[in-house]
Amino acid sequence: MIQKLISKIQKTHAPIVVGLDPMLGYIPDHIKSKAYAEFGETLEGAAEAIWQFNKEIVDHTYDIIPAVKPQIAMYEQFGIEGLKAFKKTVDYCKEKDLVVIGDVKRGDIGSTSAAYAVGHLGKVQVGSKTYTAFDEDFATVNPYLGSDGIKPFIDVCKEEKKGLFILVKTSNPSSGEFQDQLVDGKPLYELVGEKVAQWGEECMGDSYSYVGAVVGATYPEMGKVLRKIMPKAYILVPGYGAQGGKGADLVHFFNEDGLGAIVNSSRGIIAAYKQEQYLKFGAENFGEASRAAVEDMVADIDGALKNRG
Ligand SMILES: O=C(O)c1cc(=O)[nH]c(=O)n1[C@@H]1O[C@H](COP(=O)(O)O)[C@@H](O)[C@H]1O
Repeated sequence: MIQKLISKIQKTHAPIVVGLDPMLGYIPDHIKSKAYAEFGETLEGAAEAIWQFNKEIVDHTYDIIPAVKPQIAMYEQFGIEGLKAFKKTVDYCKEKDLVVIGDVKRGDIGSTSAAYAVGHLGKVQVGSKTYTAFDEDFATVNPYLGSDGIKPFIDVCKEEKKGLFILVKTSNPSSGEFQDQLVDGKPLYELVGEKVAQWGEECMGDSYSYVGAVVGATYPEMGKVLRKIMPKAYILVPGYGAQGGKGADLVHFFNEDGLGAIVNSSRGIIAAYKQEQYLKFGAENFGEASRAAVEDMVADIDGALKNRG
C-alpha cells in the first residue's frame, strides 16, 4: 500500500491528504435540511448529512489527490449510525481509487491491539468464514504502550500489505507536556522516532517503509530532526491550514527525493467555502470551494519545495 500511496502522490503531484472530519457545524444547511427532512433531527439524520457532505467533497477532489483521512471521532459521536457513515465513506473513497488513512489512533495491550488491527486493517474470522470490517489502507496508531502494542498492527500490515502512521510528535499545543520530556538527555519524541525507524526496517516497500510516523506541521524544527532519524518512514504531517501550518514550514519534512511526507488538511479543505477567499463559491458549491482549496494547498507546498535551499 505504501507503493500505491507513493505512485498516487507522484501521479497527482500532490503530497497531500484531504481530512474528512465532517463536523455538523461545517456542513452547509441545504445538505442538513435534506437529511433531516428524510430522517429527522436524529443520529441517522446526522449520519446521512455527513455522508452526503463527504461524497460531494470526494466527487470534487478525487482526481487531484492521492489520499483521504477520515477521522473516526467525527463519525463515532453519532454512534452506530455515524460508524455506518464512516464505513460508507471508506468504501466510496476506495471505489474512487483513493488511499484511505483511517485516523483511529488506536493502541493497547497486545491482545487488544490485535483486535483493533484486525477490525481496521485485516480480516476477522467468524466460524469458517472471514470478513473485512472497516478495511482502511493505513491506520494511525498510538505508541504509548510500547512494542507489544504496536506489533499486532505490524503483523496485520505484513499480511495484508497495509500500513501505519505512528504518533511521534503531535501538532497540538500541549504535545510537549510528555513528548518533549528528556529521557537520558533526549526528547521522548526522538526516542519514539528511533523506535519507528527500527520497527519500519523489516517493513520496507521499494524505497519507503510501510511503518510511517505522524509529526505535526506546527513543529517544523522537530520535523527536520525527525526526518533524519527516520529516513525511510513516510511522515503524515497534520496541522496545515486551520492549525497554522504553511508550505514554508513543511520543506524539511520531505526528503531530497521530493518524497517522504504527506500533508493533511481537514477543516482548511472541507470547510473552505466558509473562508474569505472562497466565499465566492457560496455554500451550495462547497465541493468546488474544496477543490480550489486543494489546488491552492498543492501550489503552496510545491512553491515552498521549489524554493528550498
Ligand atoms: O493523527 C492525526 O491525523 C493528527 C495528529 C496530530 O498530531 N494532529 C492532528 O491534528 N491530527 C489530526 O489531523 C486533523 C487535523 O485537522 P485540521 O486542523 O482541521 O486540518 C484532525 O483529524 C486531527 O485529529
